[in-house]
Amino acid sequence: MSTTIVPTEMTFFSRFESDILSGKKTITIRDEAESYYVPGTTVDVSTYEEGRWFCRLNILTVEPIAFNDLNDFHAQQENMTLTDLKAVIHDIYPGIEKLYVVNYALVK
Ligand SMILES: CC(=O)Nc1ccn([C@H]2C[C@H](O)[C@@H](CO)O2)c(=O)n1
Repeated sequence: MSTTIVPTEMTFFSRFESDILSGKKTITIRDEAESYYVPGTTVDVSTYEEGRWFCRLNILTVEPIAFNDLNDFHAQQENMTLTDLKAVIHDIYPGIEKLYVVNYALVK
């Protein structure tokens, strides 16, 4: 018998908090270690730096994406330019090609 662990928490760098709360940022791109969010579930969201809770998100979809396939639509959903998005991801996940787009909706 296998047990499936459903993640119930997610962290974001605090600089993204206002974009998430205003609905300007509707996806996050994570590596394999954070690819196990389950569509239809809800996660509590806190800042990575302080661990301060700031919202709940409903996970809509989790889809694999290669770094080289990131496009302007992903950037638009992150509320940044594609150049900035690639730089951010390269900083957080240096050298990682296999990534996951987590699409979410703010729980009101
Ligand atoms: C803080 C932490 O544990 N991990 C991350 C990873 C990514 N993000 C943000 C940065 C970009 O907006 C997207 C794409 O990775 O998600 C983040 O805030 N925290």
